[in-house]
Amino acid sequence: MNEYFHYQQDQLFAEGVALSDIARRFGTPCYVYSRAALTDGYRQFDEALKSREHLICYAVKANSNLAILNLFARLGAGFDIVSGGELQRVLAAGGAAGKVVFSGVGKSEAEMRQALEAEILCFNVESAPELDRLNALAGSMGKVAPVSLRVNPDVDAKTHPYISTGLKQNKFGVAYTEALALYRKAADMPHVRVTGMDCHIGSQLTETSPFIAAAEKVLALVDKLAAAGITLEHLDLGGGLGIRYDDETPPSIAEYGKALLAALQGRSEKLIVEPGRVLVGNAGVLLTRIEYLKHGEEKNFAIVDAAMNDLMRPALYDAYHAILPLQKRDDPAQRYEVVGPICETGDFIGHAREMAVDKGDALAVMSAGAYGMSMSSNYNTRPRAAEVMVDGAVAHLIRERETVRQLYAAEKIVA
Ligand SMILES: Cc1ncc(COP(=O)(O)O)c(C=O)c1O
Ligand SMILES: N[C@@H](CCCC[NH3+])C(=O)O
Repeated sequence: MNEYFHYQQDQLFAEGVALSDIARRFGTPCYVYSRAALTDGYRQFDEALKSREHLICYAVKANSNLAILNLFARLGAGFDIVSGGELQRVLAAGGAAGKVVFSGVGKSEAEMRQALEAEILCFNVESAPELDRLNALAGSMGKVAPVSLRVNPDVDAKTHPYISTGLKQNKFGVAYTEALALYRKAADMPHVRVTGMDCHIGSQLTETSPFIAAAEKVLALVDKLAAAGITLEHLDLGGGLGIRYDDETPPSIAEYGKALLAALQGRSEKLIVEPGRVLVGNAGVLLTRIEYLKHGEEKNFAIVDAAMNDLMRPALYDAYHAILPLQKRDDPAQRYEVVGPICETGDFIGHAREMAVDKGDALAVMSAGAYGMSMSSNYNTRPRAAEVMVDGAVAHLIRERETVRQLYAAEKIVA
């Protein structure tokens, strides 16, 4: 819970709207976002970095809903994309191509072409063959591609191994020891222009020290480049700042910003950051309704209408999300496994939750704004949830619930 999602007389609200009204009006499962939370998060970031030239490139993968992208674009954000699809979303939402950085280890030729045509700000190149492909393609299009190399600093982000990206055993980035040579090569290529250096070491970091360790390694390399006559316009220090799901104590946006700025003191390059989760994670919840309460031999189950296809994080990372009733009851609490209808034992939303609930009650799965809807799927032919944005006392539908017909409309039966 936070100031945007709070109880008022035993009813859970998003800003000025009772979530039970949203659940009734738009059905469940349904993602609900607070526009004030999104706006405030972005502004805090901007404020934290204001003493130097900077660009906040929101990591679209965290939540790519057009209304959210549009809100950030209007606040001045740039965007960190990892696919041609994300670029298309950014442009459809009114984002500026000139503020887009393109990360990812597997950029296809078609995606590169799309980004070159759109004239994005920078390609964060992750390997030597990618650099070759980009140079050749840009040449064939009569363009010059602006590039950073994404450097892998071999720093332990101390996060879940699936979302740690800055260790040398990870697939991401150019090896630290090879970066200088590749920069020299890039500087000599006719169809790329070296503009920056990039680094992103992982997600859901709850300490500042790995960010600083990575920044220091990046800066040491920047100095070596300068000695070799290669100067940079920007430094992109990636995203990764964690949020509180349970009892984590990540640095605040202000503390994080202060630490980054201190590490960059005396440097003139523009700072780019790529936050995702911290801007949207605690700005969203997933509403779900209890279909059945089932009392098993060993455990009680609250079987809800949201599942791992709607929110994959518990199944994938054993991630914790708080689960709160939309309307509190006075009855004694019981312990439940909160599970979805999908045919997998891994389909759970939460283990061993103490709740006073009854069949038909609606629940909010908290901290679901990041990597919730954007990682959802249609597994078990489940249409994707609706999405709603609350703005003060008004709830806007920002994505309609999918229909089953939409799911198979492109398929053909062949005799
Ligand atoms: C290259 C890159 N930039 C930014 C992000 C955003 O990370 P987060 O949502 O943890 O801020 C990610 C995801 O980890 C990423 O892979
Ligand atoms: N999907 C992950 C984060 C991955 C970050 C992408 N590089 C999560 O839900 O925590």
